[in-house]
Amino acid sequence: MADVTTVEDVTVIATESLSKRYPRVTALDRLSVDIGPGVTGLVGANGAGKSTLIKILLGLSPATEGRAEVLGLDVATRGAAIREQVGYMPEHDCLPPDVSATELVVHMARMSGLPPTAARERTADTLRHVGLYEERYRPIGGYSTGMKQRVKLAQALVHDPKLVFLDEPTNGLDPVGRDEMLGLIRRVYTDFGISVLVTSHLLGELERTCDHVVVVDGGTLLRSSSTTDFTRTTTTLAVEVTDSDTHPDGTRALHEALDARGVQVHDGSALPGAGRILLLTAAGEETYDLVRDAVADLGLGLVRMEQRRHQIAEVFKDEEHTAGSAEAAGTQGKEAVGHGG
Ligand SMILES: Nc1ncnc2c1ncn2[C@@H]1O[C@H](COP(=O)(O)OP(=O)(O)OP(=O)(O)O)[C@@H](O)[C@H]1O
Repeated sequence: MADVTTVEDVTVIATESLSKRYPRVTALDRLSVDIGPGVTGLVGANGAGKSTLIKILLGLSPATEGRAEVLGLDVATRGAAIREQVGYMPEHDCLPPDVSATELVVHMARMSGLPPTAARERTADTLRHVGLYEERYRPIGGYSTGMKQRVKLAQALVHDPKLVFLDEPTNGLDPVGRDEMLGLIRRVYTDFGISVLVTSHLLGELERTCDHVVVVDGGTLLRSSSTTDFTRTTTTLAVEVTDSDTHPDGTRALHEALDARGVQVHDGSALPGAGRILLLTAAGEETYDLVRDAVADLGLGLVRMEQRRHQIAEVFKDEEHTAGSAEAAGTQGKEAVGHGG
């Protein structure tokens, strides 16, 4: 088809001043973002507008204002063509309990237009890829949450899309299940070249999986950058030192020494061990060296220096939308995000 764009050299998703207003809520507010090929994380607290964006991008829900393109196709007019080339894994449990994974995924493949034999072959391949091969003939009702998430992933991939939207695929999984799912998601791109837009309310888990991260809050774009840039600019270090005879309050002495060396020190008072932990923005390897040197110069002992797992709240400390409260460091959710209105 002449008008189908390939994903290699184009923007895969583009939105321009995209808004979605419900009677009582503005779910998306003039969101403009460009997303290229690869694995992209869409991060935001519950209610940030992630699912709304996905539904608009699939051409299933009209935007109130603005425009969006997926694979070069306008969502307002080319919804069906978009859905032919895009897979979708919905957030909520939506699987029929009394059919097997094979039956369901073959059915979805047929719905996507694959002929019967191809549908069966693709189903077997896809279920094997998601690690469900042995159990594929058992009814889904008896599956664990992790297995159900894999079925949802398989049905999104079976028609060999160019792009998949995965809405909270790690929801309800334990840490091992989450890691396995994140590994599978990464391989969707590396093994098959299928670009991925994956949502989560946990920035930390997407950092490891994604090439690019887009952060939304209250329907607005807070940040869109490559994961490397993200990690480089927002890594937070937690540092704890001992006291000494010369410096009876070692933490304070280090704080002053780091201030003098231009290292940004945050208030860590809401954390366990309050008062003894300094939180720093690490600009790169040199921050580690600066801390080590400062501790040595002061003659203090370094108890720990560790990278803290990000939470969405921390992103905002470096943004104009400052959370304004150290409490935010220990919590997740919309309150912690504290967008300016
Ligand atoms: N059909 C609807 N009618 C009215 N309000 C809606 C509708 N769908 C979503 N909303 C509201 O729009 C806002 C964004 O919801 P959305 O589901 O897109 O967020 P989300 O980031 O996907 O969060 P979650 O992970 O909890 O689904 C929320 O305040 C939600 O209550």
